[in-house]
Amino acid sequence: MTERTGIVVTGASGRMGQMLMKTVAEAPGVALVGAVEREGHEWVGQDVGEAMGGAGIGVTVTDDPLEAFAKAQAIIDFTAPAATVAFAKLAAQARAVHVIGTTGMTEDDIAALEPCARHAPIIRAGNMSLGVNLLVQLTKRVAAALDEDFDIEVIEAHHHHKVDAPSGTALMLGEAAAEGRGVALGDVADRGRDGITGARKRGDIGFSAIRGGDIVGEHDVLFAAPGERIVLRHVATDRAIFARGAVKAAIWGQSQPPGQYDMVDVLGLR
Ligand SMILES: NC(=O)C1=CN([C@@H]2O[C@H](COP(=O)(O)OP(=O)(O)OC[C@H]3O[C@@H](n4cnc5c(N)ncnc54)[C@H](O)[C@@H]3O)[C@@H](O)[C@H]2O)C=CC1
Ligand SMILES: O=C(O)C1=N[C@H](C(=O)O)C[C@H](O)C1
Repeated sequence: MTERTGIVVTGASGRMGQMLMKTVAEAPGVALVGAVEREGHEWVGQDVGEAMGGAGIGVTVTDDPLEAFAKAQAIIDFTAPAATVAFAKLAAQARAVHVIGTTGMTEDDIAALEPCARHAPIIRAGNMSLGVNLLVQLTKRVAAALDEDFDIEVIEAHHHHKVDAPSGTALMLGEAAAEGRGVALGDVADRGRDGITGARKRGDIGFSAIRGGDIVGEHDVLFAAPGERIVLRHVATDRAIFARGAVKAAIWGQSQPPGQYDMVDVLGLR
């Protein structure tokens, strides 16, 4: 019998934490071996199956990540930037694959992952779905084929609980468009227009964010020129697409040497 990949889910009570644990329970080749929540959270000390309103599954929610990580081959982490940076150090110590879905990380947060990735694989993506990672590749190709007569705008929509903007996915799409054009996103990104902004600058890549209701995640990349427009669109209707991608990444990461990877690597789309 082949060993199953032991997985710890951090942020267990969150929207993605709960979806990840359901996905792990249903997926072949993996087993949930730990569930982590922040100190003081009401779930800590409870069986995670019962905390989710079902039967006990023999996994107690803990606020001690290192103790949990020591039992795991992979950590799946959709939490918050500061937590993710702390978890990266502990996952490296435990030599466990760290799958990071957390968005809103600063450049300093991302730089802090580098020393950790020398000890174990880190797979990080602002969106773990197959569809978005394919859209990233398409965006790069379309941007490379068109000149600056086509204004590029990335438009995203999410539920009203989301705390970061632009979304991680929007930034991935913006990076892909910039790469296709052969420019650095930092030099051309136009985020958060308000007031007398002046006319749009040729070559800029614009970002707009909508927040409302229970929208799971919608992303458009608009290429607008005089007389015509192209729109590349992804609509997520179920968080399971992100969780399935993350579980795939956890399994894939186990056979990789230490280093930093993304979902394009996992899905072989490069
Ligand atoms: N990459 C992807 O495919 C996707 C990424 N996300 C990202 O995942 C993150 C989480 O999203 P949601 O689940 O909607 O948020 P949420 O707010 O429902 O869940 C976050 C959870 O993390 C927990 N947490 C925060 N700090 C912690 C700590 N120090 N230790 C342990 N647990 C801690 C919170 O208590 C909460 O339960 C966001 O950054 C979001 O943008 C969401 C969906 C898909
Ligand atoms: O917070 C979310 O919900 C989502 N976050 C990710 C992002 O920032 O792009 C992925 C997905 O769109 C859902």
